[in-house]
Order: sequence, then structure tokens, then C-alpha cells
Amino acid sequence: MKYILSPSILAADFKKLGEEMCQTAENGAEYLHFDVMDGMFVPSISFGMPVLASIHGATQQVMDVHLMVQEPIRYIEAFKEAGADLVTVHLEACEDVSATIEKIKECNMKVGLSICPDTPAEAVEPYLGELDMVLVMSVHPGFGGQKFIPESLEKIRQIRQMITKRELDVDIQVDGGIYQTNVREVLEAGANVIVAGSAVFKGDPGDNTRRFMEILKSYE
Ligand SMILES: O=C(CO)[C@@H](O)[C@H](O)COP(=O)(O)O
Ligand SMILES: [Fe+2]
Repeated sequence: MKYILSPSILAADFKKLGEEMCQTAENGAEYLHFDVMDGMFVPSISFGMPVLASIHGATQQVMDVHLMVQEPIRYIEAFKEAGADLVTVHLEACEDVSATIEKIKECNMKVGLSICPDTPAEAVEPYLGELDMVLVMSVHPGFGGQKFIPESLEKIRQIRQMITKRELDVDIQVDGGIYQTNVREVLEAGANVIVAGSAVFKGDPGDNTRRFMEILKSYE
């Protein structure tokens, strides 16, 4: 299995975003996590298409867009145009989950489906065959810098079991409160795509990425 780090730029210093992104890329982070918040599905507002359009050409990293947006189907084409490669929507935010997944595929992007901490693992099962990735939120979405919810580990195990049983090739991404101190538990539960915001961008993003990658590579 391939293990990937996706640094969340929500925690970056926006005065020097380009430089910090490159430091993560040079040290092995293949994805870049882009948290879009609409002030409706989650209480906070972050950034959207114009920011993605401005940064996506500055790095070779996969633009991993996490839409914390009510009815995200409305914005799929716009995020494609802005440079998204992988779009993840929240199951809880979609009136028609299958139509939203289909729309992302029609736009030739990879598709992820996310569940909040209060949503059970079984909720993703009907859609697994259509997905490239499941995103298990290990904090309540809306803010960076929160504490990892330990019950997420069991949910990761359950979803990895479902994927293995059906012999599917689906990544499991985990997002929220992940540091070098707890990432091993997340990997051992069955995740292979790790989002880290504060743990990468607070301090030296290059060094932090390199240390995360040493741990991730030891599982390959
Ligand atoms: O989607 C979210 C929060 O809603 C995340 O992507 C956070 O941005 C991760 O930040 P840390 O918990 O790693 O600081
Ligand atoms: Fe996120």
C-alpha cells in the first residue's frame, strides 16, 4: 500500500505560502490538502476557488480539496477549473450522494467521501465501489488545531475491513489532530493518507514533513 502525506495549508503562514508548500513537496508530501469551509456546513469560512487557482500551478503536488460545504455538487465544476485533482465531499452535506460522486467523476477528478465523527462507518458502505478515497474525520470539521478523537481508530479499522473484504482499491484518509506522536496508531488502524496541518506548518514545514515521511515509509 502507498502511504501519502497531505499537509493542510489551513495552518500555513499565508505570507509565505508558496515557500512553505514547496518545502513540503521537496520533503516528500505528494498531496496538498485544501480545506474549503462555507460558514454553513461548518461554522467557519476559509478560502475557495480563486486561492486554489492561484496556487495549484506552483507545485506538482496533488490538489486534495476537502469541501466542507453544504450541497457541494454546486461547486464541482468550479473546483475542477481551479485545479483540483481529488475532491472530497461530506456525506452529511449532500442531498444526493450518488449524484455528487458522479459529478466529480464526470469532471475527471478523483473522488473522496467524508464522514464526521458522529457518522458511523456503515454509512459509507453503499458508495465504496464508486470511491477512490474515504475520509474519516478525526475531529469535528471546521477548525484546525483540535484534539484527535480516539474513537476514530475503530472506525478506520471497520472501513479498512469493508474495503479488504470486497477486494477494492480505496484509500483511507484521516484528518484532524494528527501529530508524529499519534500517527502510527492511525496507520496501524488501516489509514494510508494522512492529513496534518498544525503538525506540519507550525515550526519548520520541511523538517516536519521529512519526519512524517520517515514514519510513513516505514509502513510500506
Ligand atoms: O478539515 C480540517 C478541519 O476541519 C483539517 O484538514 C484541519 O485543517 C487539520 O488541521 P490539524 O488538526 O492537523 O491542525
Ligand atoms: Fe481537512
